[in-house]
Amino acid sequence: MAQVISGKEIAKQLKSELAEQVAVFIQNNASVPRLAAVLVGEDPASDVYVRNKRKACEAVGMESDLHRLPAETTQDELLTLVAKLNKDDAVHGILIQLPLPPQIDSDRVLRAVNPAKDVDAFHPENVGLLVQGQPRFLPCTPHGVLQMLKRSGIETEGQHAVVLGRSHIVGRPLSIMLSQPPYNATVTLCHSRTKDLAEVTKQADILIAAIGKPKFVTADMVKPGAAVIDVGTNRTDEGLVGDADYAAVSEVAGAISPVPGGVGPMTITMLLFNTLEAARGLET
Ligand SMILES: NC(=O)C1=CN([C@@H]2O[C@H](COP(=O)(O)OP(=O)(O)OC[C@H]3O[C@@H](n4cnc5c(N)ncnc54)[C@H](OP(=O)(O)O)[C@@H]3O)[C@@H](O)[C@H]2O)C=CC1
Ligand SMILES: Nc1nc(=O)c2c([nH]1)NC[C@@H]1CN(c3ccc(C(=O)N[C@@H](CCC(=O)O)C(=O)O)cc3)C=[N+]21
Ligand SMILES: [Mg+2]
Repeated sequence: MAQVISGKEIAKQLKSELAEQVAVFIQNNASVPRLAAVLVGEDPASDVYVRNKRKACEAVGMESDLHRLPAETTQDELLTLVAKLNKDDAVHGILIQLPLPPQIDSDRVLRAVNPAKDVDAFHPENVGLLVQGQPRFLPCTPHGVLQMLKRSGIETEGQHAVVLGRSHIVGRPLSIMLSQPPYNATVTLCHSRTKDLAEVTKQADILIAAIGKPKFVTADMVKPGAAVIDVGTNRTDEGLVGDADYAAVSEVAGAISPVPGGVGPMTITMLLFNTLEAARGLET
């Protein structure tokens, strides 16, 4: 049976390290790191994420505000709020929960966030810095995945990492980071147009699933002994399910992360790290 990579446990360790760093920051700066999250419209999945973020902020000694706007919010109204948060010296990190409703141009809004407060690392300036190997903030979900590999003793250097999904939130930045030092993996990025997908995934020493299709990765797609990290969080009749068929894949894989209790808690922890980083950059 596969080693279980518990994001929840790793996140717990990281949060206790973070709490110490937050306490030191507060001592030295007489200011508490503060995250402002913006949620437009109703979405049960986002509610869970936002609730978990608030709890995690409290647990490490940081402040958080939730700005909840109605689904019919206009682009101008949202841009006005972003401008206000950009100017507010008490706010160190800004997170615009995605997806945004269709009347809003997401790219336009993400470009409006002060890059120094862009704790998701979605602003083009921060994406550019990451691609050039000089990141200001590491994107939360990819950073969480890489920490899970590192803290589970899974070697990435020279290994073949196959990433399923090319979204700007997960797959694309993760594929870039895996290819760079210190990770130094050989990376293949797959998406909906990839031919003979199972033939590609079977070559993976490290397989990352981030497509949003419940139980899509089956045992026959996995090389025996491979490490499988499941980013998917799909709400189904059976509850929250990953992109991998956990029961079957764990019979083949050498290591696998569960859902829930895998990447999700790591994403939130990395967001808190970025908020502390942002506060350090803005307060000194
Ligand atoms: N745990 C966490 O912290 C997080 C979890 N998630 C979860 O991860 C999953 C992915 O999210 P996100 O990256 O935003 O997804 P998107 O929907 O933005 O992108 C999905 C990607 O998967 C590809 N894809 C879809 N179907 C297939 C297929 N049959 N074969 C190969 N590739 C396919 C798409 O290809 P194409 O580009 O060609 O359309 C696309 O690149 C979701 O379940 C989401 O809830 C997301 C963020 C954080
Ligand atoms: N600007 C922005 N940044 C994001 O990082 C972002 C976003 N928008 N939009 C939505 C996705 C999704 N996402 C998750 C984070 C944590 C869990 C999480 O904590 N999951 C728990 C439990 C979830 C549950 O019980 O439902 C777990 O997997 O164990 C899930 C999903 C971040 N995202
Ligand atoms: Mg994130």
